[in-house]
Amino acid sequence: MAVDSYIKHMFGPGADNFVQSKVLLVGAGGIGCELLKNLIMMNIGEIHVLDLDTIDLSNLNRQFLFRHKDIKESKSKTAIKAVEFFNYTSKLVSYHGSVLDKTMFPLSFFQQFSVIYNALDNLEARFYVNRICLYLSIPLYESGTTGLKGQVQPIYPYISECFHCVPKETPKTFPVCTIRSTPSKPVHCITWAKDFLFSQLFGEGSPEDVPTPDASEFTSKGEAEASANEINELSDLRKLVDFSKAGDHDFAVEVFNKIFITDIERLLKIEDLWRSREKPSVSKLGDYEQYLASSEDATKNRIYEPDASEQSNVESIIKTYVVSCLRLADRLRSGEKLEFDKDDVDTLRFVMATSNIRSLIFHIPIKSEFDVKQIAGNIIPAVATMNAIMAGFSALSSVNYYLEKTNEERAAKSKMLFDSSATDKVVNSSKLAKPNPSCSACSIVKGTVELNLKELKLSDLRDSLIEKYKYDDEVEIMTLDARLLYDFDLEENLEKPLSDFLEDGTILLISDSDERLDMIELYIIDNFASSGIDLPNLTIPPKRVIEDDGEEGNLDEDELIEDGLLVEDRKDEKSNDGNQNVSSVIILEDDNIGEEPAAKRQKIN
Ligand SMILES: Nc1ncnc2c1ncn2[C@@H]1O[C@H](COP(=O)(O)OP(=O)(O)OP(=O)(O)O)[C@@H](O)[C@H]1O
Ligand SMILES: [Zn+2]
Repeated sequence: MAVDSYIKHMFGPGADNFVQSKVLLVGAGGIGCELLKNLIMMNIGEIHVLDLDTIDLSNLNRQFLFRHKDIKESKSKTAIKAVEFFNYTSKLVSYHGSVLDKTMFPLSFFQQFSVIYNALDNLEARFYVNRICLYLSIPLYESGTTGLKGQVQPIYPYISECFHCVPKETPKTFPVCTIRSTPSKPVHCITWAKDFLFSQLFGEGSPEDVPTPDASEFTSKGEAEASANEINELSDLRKLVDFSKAGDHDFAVEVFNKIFITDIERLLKIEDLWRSREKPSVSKLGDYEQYLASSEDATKNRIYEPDASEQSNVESIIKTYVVSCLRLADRLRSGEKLEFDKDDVDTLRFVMATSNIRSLIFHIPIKSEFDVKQIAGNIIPAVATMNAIMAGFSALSSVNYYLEKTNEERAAKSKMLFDSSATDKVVNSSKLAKPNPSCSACSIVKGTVELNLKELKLSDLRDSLIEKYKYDDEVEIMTLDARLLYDFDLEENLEKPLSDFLEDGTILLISDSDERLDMIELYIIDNFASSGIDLPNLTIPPKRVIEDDGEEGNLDEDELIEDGLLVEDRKDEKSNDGNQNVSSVIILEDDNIGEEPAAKRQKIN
């Protein structure tokens, strides 16, 4: 049976809503490939697929639309080609680019979609799409897996929790002193090699920009001083990289001597550090000077491929270090911008070799290239079945979108789905929670405004804001990333054109210096054809006082009711502006998925 007849058979007249919808799928990786197949089987009218990446060998085990011949091809384009033989009627469109790219995907691009499905692997892009969906009141179906954990969250903007409502766990961090002076585990050395050494020697930006850790982050004054010296000297080495010549093998030797000999000797002098710890020692590096010298030949053509049995051998580790160091210096000199990428063999091997040399010095077990890749890339192996299950739930939970009429009804029928840790239960579900009233994404009144940024001055915008929103006296204008453009103390920008500070897609936070009205958020659309300033109709609520009630976890029944009232209030306040009203949203959990959503709630008086 063709897909369309099958859907008609299952849903009767409701099937028309599937075929009349135009949806966006962000991410064509593990979950995205599965979800594309599901959406096609649901006979969705138009499916647009967006992904920034190309296919990698390591994707093939689970991203079932891709084959070996597709390596290096665009994921979104290949995914669409791969489903050509399905018996479907959906119109498919692909985009190769980052969803964060405002030139390629301005706000107006997202407006054409009735639903957005996220199948992403990082928080930045997830938060971004969540905010776009809030601006446009588009339901969002968020999905994510981490190993054997997974979650699907339908987000109906302003009706249910948004992706930002619940604080997300951030990756585990280690104390600076452990990383810089007293590592005791392989992960400490790998973090040092990746986040400190690699980024200072080869990373973007001037070495002087690298912040020096605060002295309070170290256990002794001597340690803080040693660390500051290390950083200054590394800056000098970075300059050497920039000015080194292609045949310059000495550079790698110089870096080695500084980081593994001089810096360690400096640490050894801080006796306090070694009272209860084994002192670092270069004795396990054997005849390292000889190894460095003999690596010169291998480095001429910049190729060294140790086989697996050699990987733990010190001579091989040092050769790997030298070759990767020189290859990275070559790339930097040719103008390439370098950042650590687990799939970039030069950056991976540099981190593997330097972390292992450091491990040998600190009496820590060394790790294979495979292990370093997992640890440095923060990889939790993806499980194909889990991706398939969550993609299935994402598609299934969105069926409510197509069958119900309003977002309120959709939200009431939708559930959040997540894996269960109970042995007798594989999947758990919970009703969608109300938005967190102190969420900095969905609790702030939002609007969009088209401005001719070249023509208008900051003073024009300030005056219009005061007039339109009836601020008593002054306003404060800040960008979402906390750049202050104007307040009563900062007048120097007033006569400058807006294009000096803003671009298409900049989000401004406007607050009231008198603290009478609450903050608002304005999305700037640069339009050279627009004249004047036509600010959106927004009703700004009185300034809120936020009190932390110190409670963790979901709201109890009473709080939900209280929240419900607050949400209703907010809805009314927003109702002046046509597209600022409540819409439906789907919330996804991200890489760090917990058993249940655990928001830290704050009450608003
Ligand atoms: N800003 C973005 N814009 C568009 N697509 C993105 C963006 N960020 C991530 N993605 C895509 O989201 C997808 C997530 O899929 P998945 O979690 O399977 O990751 P992967 O990169 O394919 O696999 P792995 O990380 O395990 O190597 C990837 O295809 C990735 O390219
Ligand atoms: Zn929110």
